[in-house]
Amino acid sequence: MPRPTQLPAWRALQEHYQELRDLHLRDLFDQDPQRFRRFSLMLEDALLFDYSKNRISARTMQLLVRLAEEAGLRAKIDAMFAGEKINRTEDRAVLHVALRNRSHRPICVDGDDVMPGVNAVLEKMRDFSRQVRTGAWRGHTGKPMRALVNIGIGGSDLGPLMVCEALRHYADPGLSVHFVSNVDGTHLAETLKGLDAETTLFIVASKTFTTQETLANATSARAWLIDALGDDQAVARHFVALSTNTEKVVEFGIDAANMFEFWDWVGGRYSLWSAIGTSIAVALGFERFEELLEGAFEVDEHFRSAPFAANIPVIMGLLGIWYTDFFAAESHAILPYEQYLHRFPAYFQQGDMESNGKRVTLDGESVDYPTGPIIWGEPGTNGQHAFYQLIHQGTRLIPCDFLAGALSHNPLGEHHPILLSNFLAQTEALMRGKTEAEARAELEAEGKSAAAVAALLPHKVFPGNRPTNSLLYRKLTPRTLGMLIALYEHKVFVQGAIWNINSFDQWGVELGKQLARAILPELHGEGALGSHDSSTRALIELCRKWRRDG
Ligand SMILES: O=P(O)(O)OC[C@H]1O[C@](O)(CO)[C@@H](O)[C@@H]1O
Repeated sequence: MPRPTQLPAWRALQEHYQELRDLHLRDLFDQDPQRFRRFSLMLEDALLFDYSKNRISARTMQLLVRLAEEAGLRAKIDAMFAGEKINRTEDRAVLHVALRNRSHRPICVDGDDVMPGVNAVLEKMRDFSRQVRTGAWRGHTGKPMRALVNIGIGGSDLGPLMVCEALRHYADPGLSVHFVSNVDGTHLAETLKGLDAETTLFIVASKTFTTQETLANATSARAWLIDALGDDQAVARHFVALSTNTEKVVEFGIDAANMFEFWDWVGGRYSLWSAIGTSIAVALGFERFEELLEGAFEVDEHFRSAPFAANIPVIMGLLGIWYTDFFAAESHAILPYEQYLHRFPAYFQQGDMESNGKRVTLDGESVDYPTGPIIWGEPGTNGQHAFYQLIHQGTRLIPCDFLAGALSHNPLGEHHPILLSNFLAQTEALMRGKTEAEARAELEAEGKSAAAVAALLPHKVFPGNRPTNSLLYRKLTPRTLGMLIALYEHKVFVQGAIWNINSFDQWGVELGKQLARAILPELHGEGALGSHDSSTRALIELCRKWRRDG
């Protein structure tokens, strides 16, 4: 596979960038009354993707699509959906799409159809979530469950947490839902305060069941339960596990019958559709979980069948490449104008940065082009009062995605129209900016002296030309959320495919884990330290001293 930078479309884009970089979006809109129609797509009458406020022309899109074709994107998409082992460094298929394959068409890995297994686990989740929600599932002392604590980290936490927050409107008020991820004991201790062991269910979510943070939290939670109920047999009715590793689950003391299985072809950050979604099914009801899967399935069908020029995740991915590799943008902001989506940016920090934070190609060669951007964001309008200043007038180009629902689950007074007007105003302001002439006219209308106008003018100009996508959906339902998540997942896939990197491994997280394992006994011990740099050594020594001092 040639490097993307060697592809003819890449070279053509470099030349095209020279022509396009000085054009202003304001002018592009003025010159083309059809610009919105040309650069927007509707998905199932549920979600509009408006990418017209990007620094693109029809030619840009032609070249970007050509880049996708030359990079073999079509074959790569087909390979993923066919269950080929595209995660080469781990020799695994990448089949989160099988988990939401509502058509149930066979998908094979090593010649075996995975769908019967997927559907069997879904049925088990349906049954379990119904039992917990109806009170048929009883705790050790015979009481129904009133609190659910999901213990996991990374993909075994962020996905279910983000979805439970996003769909909180649908949650059962009789069941409180908590997520513990951080190994900092504070997270568990504060969560358990006020919970009643007799009515608390722990869901231990870990693909590997070897993750240090999760096992530490699960072990302490088990001790808390046994201490409170005075019987270690209580674990059977208060702990379930979501994992690929039966042996470790059983070793921990959870009955295999209380384990919900998934498979090595489900990546951690793509796992909320699997048994890892059990907390979602319990919190919201299995029907909601199924609707989530259905929304994602609709996007999967769109992704694998729509031509690239009309394919939303393909266009999202290509636009990101346009800014990362040609405009040298370093980050990408996700800005939901929807309080329920407050963990969506954090979720895709893992989804995108763990996937595409890579510096070698699939063939192990160093890349000589930028890959995955820094993903960040906060809900609007909070972000407006925090970091938008830099987006509007700072020195960096930050492409942004704005997400908003036309309808709210909580239509209080004027709140939602105010929220929407801010979303619409921000994307317009970022696109148009404010020219020197406009700023001057405003200052003069305020009666400022000529000297004051001259002094203030540079501060009052907004360059504009700041690119945004708008994802406007009708209302945040489970189906819409499933669509949104799948769009971003496939966007990440598109970018990884074109950059020719492996979006599905995460070796970069290992070194820190290894070193932490070596340092742990040193923190406890009194003896000599192993070989460390002078900074690490001094920090360990100070920790030891202050911990001794108490
Ligand atoms: O589900 P597990 O195996 O506990 O892993 C948790 C997380 O740890 C990671 O491997 C990173 O350390 C993530 O990819 C994963 O989501």
